[in-house]
Amino acid sequence: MLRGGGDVAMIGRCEGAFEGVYIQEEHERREGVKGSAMSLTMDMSHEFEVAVTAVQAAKSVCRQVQRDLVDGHAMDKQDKSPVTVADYASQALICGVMGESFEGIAIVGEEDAEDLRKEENAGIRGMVVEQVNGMLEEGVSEADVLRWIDFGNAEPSEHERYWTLDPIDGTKGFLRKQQYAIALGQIFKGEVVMGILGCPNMDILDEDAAKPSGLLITAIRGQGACMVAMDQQVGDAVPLRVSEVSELKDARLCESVESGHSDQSTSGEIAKRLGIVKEPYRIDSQCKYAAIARGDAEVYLRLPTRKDYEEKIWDHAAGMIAVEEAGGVVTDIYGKKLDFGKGKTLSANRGIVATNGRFHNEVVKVVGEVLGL
Ligand SMILES: Nc1ncnc2c1ncn2[C@@H]1O[C@H](COP(=O)(O)OS(=O)(=O)O)[C@@H](OP(=O)(O)O)[C@H]1O
Ligand SMILES: [Mg+2]
Ligand SMILES: [Mg+2]
Ligand SMILES: [Mg+2]
Repeated sequence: MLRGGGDVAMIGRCEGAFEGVYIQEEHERREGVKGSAMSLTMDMSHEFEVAVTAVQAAKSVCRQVQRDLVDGHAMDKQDKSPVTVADYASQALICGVMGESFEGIAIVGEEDAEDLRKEENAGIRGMVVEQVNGMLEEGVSEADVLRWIDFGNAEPSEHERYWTLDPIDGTKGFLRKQQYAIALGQIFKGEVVMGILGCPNMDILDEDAAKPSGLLITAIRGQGACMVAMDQQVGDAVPLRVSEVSELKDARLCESVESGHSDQSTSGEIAKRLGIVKEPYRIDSQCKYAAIARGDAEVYLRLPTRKDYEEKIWDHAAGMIAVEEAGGVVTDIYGKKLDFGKGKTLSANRGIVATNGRFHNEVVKVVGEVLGL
């Protein structure tokens, strides 16, 4: 259904990186379920491949919208956070491709089409429909596009297995023409089992290239993570590993660009106590997880700025599994594992601490001391 049959995509795999049977075997082992492992294996591999293709298609739309960005491309949601033509088009494409390809699939996405249906948003709505159609072999109607966006509004409690989607993570970074991510993670019985993280403005091979190659990370629980340049073809993916820095004096701290999303003055205090001397690496979105997973930084802190804020599952699923499968550790500020079994938010957790795994407990301890936990 995608223009060019979806061959804009490569499949982000490295040697032995994906044997779909794993997830089924785990399921059978834990549950004692007898089923057709073979047919499920085929299904999961295919779903994973289609998901990668869908993320690649979304990336093309996001790049185009970001390049030609003007004021009329963005609006504020009811919670006052921004959303753009590209957030909606990305969710429509990924949900449309996945939903039309697999019966019974469920997606829990960030966006919904309620605001977009309003008369005053006819301009943005028209642009979303145009962007989506630009990626498809056969044209679809406005009603189809709105239905696809809302297909991403599944309720986690109603599904044992579902995908969670952030069609653009770091919308504020996207609007600044900086970093953002397209994040798709699969949750099975409350555990993140697969992740696809597209970072269209990160570089992988040639740092001096005029245009960033984009970075595509894929991770499968128990089978590692790998990365490839988003514009590259199949077969060039390489395994992803966290950095081997083992002393905090050599470590680099990674955090949000937006001070409203993570307390930067407290993280400065924590870094000082930990003996981290390098300047913090401030980068938008789940690109922070990508930075830890590929060894650009060793510590990612997301420190609550509000008492009542609950982190959203789509802001962390794909990034977390990328870091874990690359050899790192991800917890909340108490050192507790992230609990993806609580619905749309990580209500059992607060904040995030991700590291390359060499000094995680020490970091959590100092975070606790400074925050008075
Ligand atoms: N108060 C507060 N605390 C923590 N997180 C918040 C908060 N408010 C918003 N958000 C979420 O932050 C997501 C953007 O991620 P980052 O903060 O890492 O990126 S950025 O530096 O702001 O660009 C952003 O995701 P997107 O909406 O997809 O951009 C929000 O879900
Ligand atoms: Mg987000
Ligand atoms: Mg988003
Ligand atoms: Mg948002």
